[in-house]
Amino acid sequence: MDSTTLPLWPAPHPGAPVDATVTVPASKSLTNRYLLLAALADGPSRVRNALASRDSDLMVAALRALGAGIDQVAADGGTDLVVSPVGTSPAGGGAGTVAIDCGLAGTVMRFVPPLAALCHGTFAFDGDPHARKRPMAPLVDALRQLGVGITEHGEPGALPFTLEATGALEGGRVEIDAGASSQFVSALLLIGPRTRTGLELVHVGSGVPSLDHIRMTVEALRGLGVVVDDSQPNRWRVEPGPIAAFDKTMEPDLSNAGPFLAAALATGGTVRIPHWPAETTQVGDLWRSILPRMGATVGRGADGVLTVTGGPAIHGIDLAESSELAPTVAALCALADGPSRLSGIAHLRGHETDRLAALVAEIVRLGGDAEETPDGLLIRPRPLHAGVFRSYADHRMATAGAIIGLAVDGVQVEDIATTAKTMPDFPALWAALAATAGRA
Ligand SMILES: O=C(O)C1=C[C@@H](OP(=O)(O)O)[C@@H](O)[C@H](O)C1
Ligand SMILES: C=C(OP(=O)(O)O)C(=O)O
Repeated sequence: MDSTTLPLWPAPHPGAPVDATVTVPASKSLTNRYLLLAALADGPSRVRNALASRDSDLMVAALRALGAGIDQVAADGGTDLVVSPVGTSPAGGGAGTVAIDCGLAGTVMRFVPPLAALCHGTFAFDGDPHARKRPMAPLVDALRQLGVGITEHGEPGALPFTLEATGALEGGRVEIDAGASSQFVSALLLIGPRTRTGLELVHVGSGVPSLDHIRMTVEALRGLGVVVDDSQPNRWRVEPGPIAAFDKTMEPDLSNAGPFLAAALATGGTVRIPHWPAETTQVGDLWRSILPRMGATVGRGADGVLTVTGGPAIHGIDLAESSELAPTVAALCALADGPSRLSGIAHLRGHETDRLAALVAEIVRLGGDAEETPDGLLIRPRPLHAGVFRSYADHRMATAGAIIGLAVDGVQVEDIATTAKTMPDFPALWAALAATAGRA
């Protein structure tokens, strides 16, 4: 893509500490998991405070194409989605090939094909240009082990592909290498209970990344009455049985809270996020331990408000396995007064873009000092200057550029609209945050 044709967004540079309360929209990971589980449940379900974003819209469209009924219901402060499971709605499946657009959503391209395999019909999966570069081979391989017919139309083990579904899966033992994404494991566990004999999933290879996201999947299943044994590392057993219909409220997206919390550090101000859950399976709860290590004060009140106050400086950090939080952490590291090492994130090369290469390129473009390691990043202090921060169609690159722009005058973020993947209101929320500067 010719980056010069994409609009540039002048990142707000308030020049004073922010003092803001920001209500962030619902979690992408929770919304898309519960939508998929609702499509497989034993009756109609209600997903309250559902995220409305490109990734969740793509999930809704995919589930409708498979035959789920999904109605939007206006609710206090948001939208609820009422879902009737696949097989109970007259729409979906049917004659001919049904096209499923995955966009650039990992949760759609990984979670939906196993669900399609439980339906009847021919389903053609494709997505954005970069989606064809994201790892899919372990999922294609797993579905073939389960007896599903898949025809690839591009590179082997990548989108686009067509899947022939006969209406049921036997289940059994499946071996995959999930080193490139935890989503391969989550995808198979989510449909495990609806196979005839259940699923025994074994990871062969080195470590599985983003283990918090697998815990989120396991806890979501258990919460709906599914028996999951995860007592051994790298092995999961899901018993066959019903998935109980539910009525659940989605938590705010704690990963997407990250850039707003980072603004407290980048400006030496204060940011409050209401409705921070007391307990959660979201990896974003790690902000409570990461940000104090970088110089902030962090506290969650009895009212559920998380308050972060930045100190006089941002400190560098040595951080392992920050998963999808890494681009936000890296932006703070580029503003820090000491060196940082982010490790255990080699798989970020297969995210919305190669995030390790992209972060290095953009930090260096602004005069910073960053380099890739085999499994992460080294970022050293060096003054940054004005310039363009490219976003590579990656929402978290765009928000990383916005964070740096708070502290560095003259940063222009390319294609800020790409934040719509998980947070369509980002530019407005960010402008409102910046407008609070100096009011304290
Ligand atoms: O299951 C999920 O909802 C996710 C799992 C993680 O994927 P990877 O394991 O590929 O990092 C995470 O980075 C992604 O943003 C969301
Ligand atoms: C990696 C991410 O997304 P996806 O669900 O598309 O994998 C992310 O949101 O950081």
